[in-house]
Amino acid sequence: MPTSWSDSMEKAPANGGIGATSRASRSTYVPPHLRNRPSSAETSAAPVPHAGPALGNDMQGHVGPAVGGSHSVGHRRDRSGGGGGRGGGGGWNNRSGGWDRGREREANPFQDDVDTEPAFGVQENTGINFDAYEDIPVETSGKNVPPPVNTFAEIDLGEALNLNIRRCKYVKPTPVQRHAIPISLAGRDLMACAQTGSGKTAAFCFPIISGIMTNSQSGPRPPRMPRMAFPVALILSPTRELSIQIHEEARKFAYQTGVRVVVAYGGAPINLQLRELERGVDILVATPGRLVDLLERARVSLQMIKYLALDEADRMLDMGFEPQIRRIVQQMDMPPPGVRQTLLFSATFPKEIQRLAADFLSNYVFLAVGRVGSSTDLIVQRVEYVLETDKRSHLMDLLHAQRANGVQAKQALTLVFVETKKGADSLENWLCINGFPATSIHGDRTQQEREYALRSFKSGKTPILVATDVAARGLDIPHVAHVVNFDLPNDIDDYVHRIGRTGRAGKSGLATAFFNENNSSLARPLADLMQEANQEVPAWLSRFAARSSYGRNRRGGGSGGRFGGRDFRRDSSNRGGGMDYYGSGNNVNGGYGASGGYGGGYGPTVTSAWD
Ligand SMILES: Nc1ncnc2c1ncn2[C@@H]1O[C@H](COP(=O)(O)OP(=O)(O)OP(=O)(O)O)[C@@H](O)[C@H]1O
Repeated sequence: MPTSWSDSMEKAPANGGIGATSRASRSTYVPPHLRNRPSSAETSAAPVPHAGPALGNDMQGHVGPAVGGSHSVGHRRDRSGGGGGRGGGGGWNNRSGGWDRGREREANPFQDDVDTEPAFGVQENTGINFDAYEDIPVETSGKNVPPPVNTFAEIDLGEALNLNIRRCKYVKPTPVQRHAIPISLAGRDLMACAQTGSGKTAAFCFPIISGIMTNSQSGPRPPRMPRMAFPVALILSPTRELSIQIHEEARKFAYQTGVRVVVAYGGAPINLQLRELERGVDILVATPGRLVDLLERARVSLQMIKYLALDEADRMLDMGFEPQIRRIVQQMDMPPPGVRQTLLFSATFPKEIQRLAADFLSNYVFLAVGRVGSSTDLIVQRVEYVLETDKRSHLMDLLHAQRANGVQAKQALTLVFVETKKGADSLENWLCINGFPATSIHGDRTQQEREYALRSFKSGKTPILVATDVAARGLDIPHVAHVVNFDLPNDIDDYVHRIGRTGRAGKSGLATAFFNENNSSLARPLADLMQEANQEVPAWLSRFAARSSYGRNRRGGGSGGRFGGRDFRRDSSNRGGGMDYYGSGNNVNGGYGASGGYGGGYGPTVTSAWD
């Protein structure tokens, strides 16, 4: 089954079959803002009944830029209480000509899971121990914060979306979803921090999809520009693989809702992406570089954007990406804060980045689930003192022990982080030579190679993946049981994201770090983080921590107190100067230590591996 753009390229007939498909349905795509213009022939059309996930579909298994994906018409009616569609009047019916035809070809994204991961079968979201997340502190601040919900049933997301939530086997919302979804549905801007693997993707996708469904019949129409795409929602993420993943998730959530999701990222042929865009787009998931390219070619306009989501928002606003993000958000045609709704999500949110982010937000709610930048208690963290020269043999010992313990490869993937691309290649090679099937992912590999490596790892074919930081954020790979920091990062937040590739969605995981003198600057924040997560801190690490300077990393501060999930608007320094940053705070579930916040500056970032 094809699972990527490269596969879809292979599958596409040389005579431009994909283009032919897209041309066939391009003319029939009706953007959300035209959907309230019933034509005489269409106003009486009945809603199309739900055809279930087994719709006739010749594209199953395709998870790259969706070709032939389109959507049903009838489900939005459920939200109108029996009337003629959300917003009334049978607006959706105007799509029946094109979308009905297209609907039959809508790839079934749920089927993909089974096809692409035969080794594991259906993704197991049932039986997840979300109780593990129940006790963590939640803090919200801002004016008039909408209250959280306890169940999906309490939120009016619409029947089509609810059906997809059930298909995903999500039984109840995770804590970040319980808080973030009502806040977003109320139209509020949001800066949300929640631990890795705690369901942030759905937390921003659900309200966006629901909002597009609800509001598709109101608002201005986009100008008539045939080759220009006018998405209403933009989701930006820092890496190609993460954008692909968000697109796959969003397609599941949007299945048969009528909301069309398209992805655009670097390293893949732009022509395919252009064709997808021409067929119409409601939600555009993109990496910044490729989006800038599309904007410069005048193939995408942001003037209809109602929803802007930045995943890994702190990464998107750090020095590597900030200029591009400012360009996209502030210097093109995107509506300003207050007109659009902006949602920022990450597991880490340094104060200086919060401050920058405030430029993109209007009257926003700050939400912290668990301490900002904390790791989850589900991950057992170990730190071992290993000299540079001993690292390979030490890794080998770990892998042999893993084998000896009878941990089967397919149930226990191991992700090994290294500092450099060369280092990744060379370690991959060495592991293979020594009988451990491994692959690697980093910025010097072609996009095809990157996607192939990820697939091979996910399927258990090569149960060891050697990676640079390109794989540190966001990737949700089931069965990653062990993350090894062969080379520790310089920044503690990078460590948090890396180890967060295991211990996801209520499951447990193991993270082992190789530490030596080269990592001295990380000793203190690492020891603090481990203590915070109730992990055993080795005495030697505490000694390193006591010795090390505190300047280079962001954790802590003069007080040496617990770093906390704090809205930077709460800092006294931000309250003066007539700036009414700070709204009424609500501690929903206990508060945070009073001191803390991040210390030193935001260090230089490596951009080469990122998009
Ligand atoms: N309500 C839910 N019930 C069950 N599983 C869920 C629920 N919400 C999300 N999940 C699953 O939890 C996993 C982690 O979700 P997601 O990738 O959105 O985490 P995240 O918070 O964005 O992590 P990261 O910080 O690493 O980006 C996914 O496999 C997702 O399908």
